[in-house]
Amino acid sequence: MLVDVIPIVDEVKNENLYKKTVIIVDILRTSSTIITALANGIEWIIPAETIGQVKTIKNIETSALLAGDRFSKKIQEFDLGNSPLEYTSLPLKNKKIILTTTNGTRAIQKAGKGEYIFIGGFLNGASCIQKALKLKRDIVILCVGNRNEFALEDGLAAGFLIDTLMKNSDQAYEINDFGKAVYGMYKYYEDKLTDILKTTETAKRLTQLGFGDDIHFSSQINYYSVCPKYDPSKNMIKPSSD
Ligand SMILES: O=C(O)[C@H](CS(=O)(=O)O)OP(=O)(O)O
Repeated sequence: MLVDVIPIVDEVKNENLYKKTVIIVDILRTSSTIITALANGIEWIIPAETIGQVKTIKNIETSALLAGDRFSKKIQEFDLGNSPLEYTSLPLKNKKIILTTTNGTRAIQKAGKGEYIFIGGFLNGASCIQKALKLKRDIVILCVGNRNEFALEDGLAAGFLIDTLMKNSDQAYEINDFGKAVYGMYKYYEDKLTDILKTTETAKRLTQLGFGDDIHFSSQINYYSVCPKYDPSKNMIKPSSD
């Protein structure tokens, strides 16, 4: 089993995804938000690249809530933003969401050529890797990054996922060079994860905007067991059942 970690979404090539299991990692904050929303009762999430696409989908899915951010700020006239903490305290059971974020939702749609596509992070690493290993396919861990730049928080989470895979795999595996690098980085910082995450470019920006609490929340290891799965044919994200 080959395990490839890709540094940023713009380096992903369709031919590298065919027949593979893809795990999309955008810790601050799209992955963390999607995991938390589904764990707290949201029925499904439709990702959209643009605000215009959100409004078009809303014309069809009239009961869905509009959610998302541009540069971390909630989009005006939307119901929800892109802070995972927003999804822990509202009556969301069986509600649906149309979501557009600055980086994460575009990455999800770009990963559409994968055979199986999961949304992973610190919050759900164990369940995500468990599902990926059961499929017995090559794995691509896609670090989304931030405005076309590598995001350290995504690399650390990719390293955490590799560590989890190493501890649970009964199959032989081969990690690519970048995967070995982020694994080593994770092992160095694993006991002081929130501290290092707070120093990242994304975290500094979020803190300045008043979203500092999202950083600690998103760094909680295996806080949820839900593993969101993206179905490109329906352009829909739901909890993985298999
Ligand atoms: O969730 C976020 O704050 C970021 C916005 S930015 O890229 O840091 O400006 O969006 P995401 O799509 O979750 O990376």
